[in-house]
Amino acid sequence: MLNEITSFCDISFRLCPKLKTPKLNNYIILEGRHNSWYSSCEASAIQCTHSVDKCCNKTPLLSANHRLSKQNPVGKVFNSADVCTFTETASKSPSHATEDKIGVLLLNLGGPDTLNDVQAFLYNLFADPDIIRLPRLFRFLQLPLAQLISVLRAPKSKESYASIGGGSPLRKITDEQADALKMALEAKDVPANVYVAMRYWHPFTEEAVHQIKRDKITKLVVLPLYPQYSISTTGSSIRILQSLDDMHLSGLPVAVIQSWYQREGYIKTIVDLIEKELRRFPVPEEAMIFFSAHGVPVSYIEKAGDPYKDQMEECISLIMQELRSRGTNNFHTLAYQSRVGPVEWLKPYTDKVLVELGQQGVKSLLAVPISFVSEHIETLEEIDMEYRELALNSGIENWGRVPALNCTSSFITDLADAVIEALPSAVSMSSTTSISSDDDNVFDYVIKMLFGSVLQS
Ligand SMILES: C=CC1=C(C)c2cc3[nH]c(cc4nc(cc5[nH]c(cc1n2)c(C)c5CCC(=O)O)C(CCC(=O)O)=C4C)c(C)c3C=C
Ligand SMILES: [Fe+2]
Repeated sequence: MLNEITSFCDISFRLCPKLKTPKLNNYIILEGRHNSWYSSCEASAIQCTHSVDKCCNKTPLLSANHRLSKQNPVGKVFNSADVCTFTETASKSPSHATEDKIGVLLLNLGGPDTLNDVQAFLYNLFADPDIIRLPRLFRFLQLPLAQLISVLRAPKSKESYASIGGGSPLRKITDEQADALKMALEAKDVPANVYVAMRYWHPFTEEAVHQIKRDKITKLVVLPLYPQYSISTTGSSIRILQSLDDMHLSGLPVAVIQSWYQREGYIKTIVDLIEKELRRFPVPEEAMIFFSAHGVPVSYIEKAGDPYKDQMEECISLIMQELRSRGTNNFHTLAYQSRVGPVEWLKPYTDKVLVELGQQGVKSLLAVPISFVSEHIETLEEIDMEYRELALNSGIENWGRVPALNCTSSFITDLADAVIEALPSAVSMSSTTSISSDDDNVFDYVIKMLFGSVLQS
């Protein structure tokens, strides 16, 4: 099925950094290292004329959604399933042999297990240069800033975690997903060990890599539990993985599934869940389907070329197509939640849209969390408590929420298929490069970060 799979190697492709509104189908081929994808746009040495058919003088632009098989000068082939594979220029390993010891590494964000972990978890999160993207000159402020923001934000965060039972459910659910995926792979005759690497809390990436080495894994598929790619999620986790500079890991054939929001099994599972929840409404066809995605700052999209927004919109469109094909023709809308800090985030904002819909006379609303596959604080507290209350106070009378996918069997089976399809693409990892961010508006940015409302929202 449709995946965007890559392998660690010295050749990469990424969004044209100079396009004002980058589209998924506007890829240019750049020579550079894998882990700088989408993260360091100004590092591009290639001039772009912003034109779709002759984007760069050195390398051709891949257009038409790279649906058709095309070979570019650096030896990559894009096939009809959005899969990036390598030809002669990279040492591609054959499809998995029976003697291979296969590992699957699930990447996730992690969350505090108890209220005592909250501040340290927040520190790890804000210390990530893919979460607070400081201009290069001001990177020395990253850790003091993380300390300051985490201390000031901790009380509000603790309150939220307290309201959902005193900690994040992420570790437990991700472990259950790992077990279910292992069983699904076994059922498909592909025995594999499944590991979990969290970005900001235990088990950290280092712990997972240690286990992978201990178990003498010979082929690894990296599967981020984020359907849509963002610099702040999948990008950050992959950067850490590659920065480990581990001898064993660098020799290991690895395939990375960058994003998988367009997989049929995933889309159909969400549609099944939406249909089931719609049936609970007094008049199902009158309920507005309200997709609420986690937001990111607008600068990620407009300056750093993050494909997150495009992938999100394409994902919603695929879900709606599937619903329509089943005869469900409800109205729908997409909004972005969970903004943090003083900078502008993707719009429209979930809270504002809910109030507007209430004012416009919408009476029934089904919330669909779309950017994350497990229940977590933003579904259990933000949607189920804050947004529900806001919606009911704004005139919406019937409220419903689609559950997160968690261990839904058709979803896990689809993940197993994604892993199996990725196996033949595994190639050896190469070492690391640094990430960078935009250097303009330096003073503006730092002043906002220090004196803005980072701590309040
Ligand atoms: C696709 C999902 C997510 C994106 C994109 C994302 C970006 C992003 N998040 C923050 C700030 C915070 N995120 C926090 C927790 C958190 N975020 C996600 C998902 C995405 N984040 C998850 C799954 C979780 C963990 C939830 C849990 O159950 O523990 C938090 C901590 C919670 C809080 O205090 O609100 C913060 C802060 C930024 C700044 C950002 C993009 C730049
Ligand atoms: Fe987040």
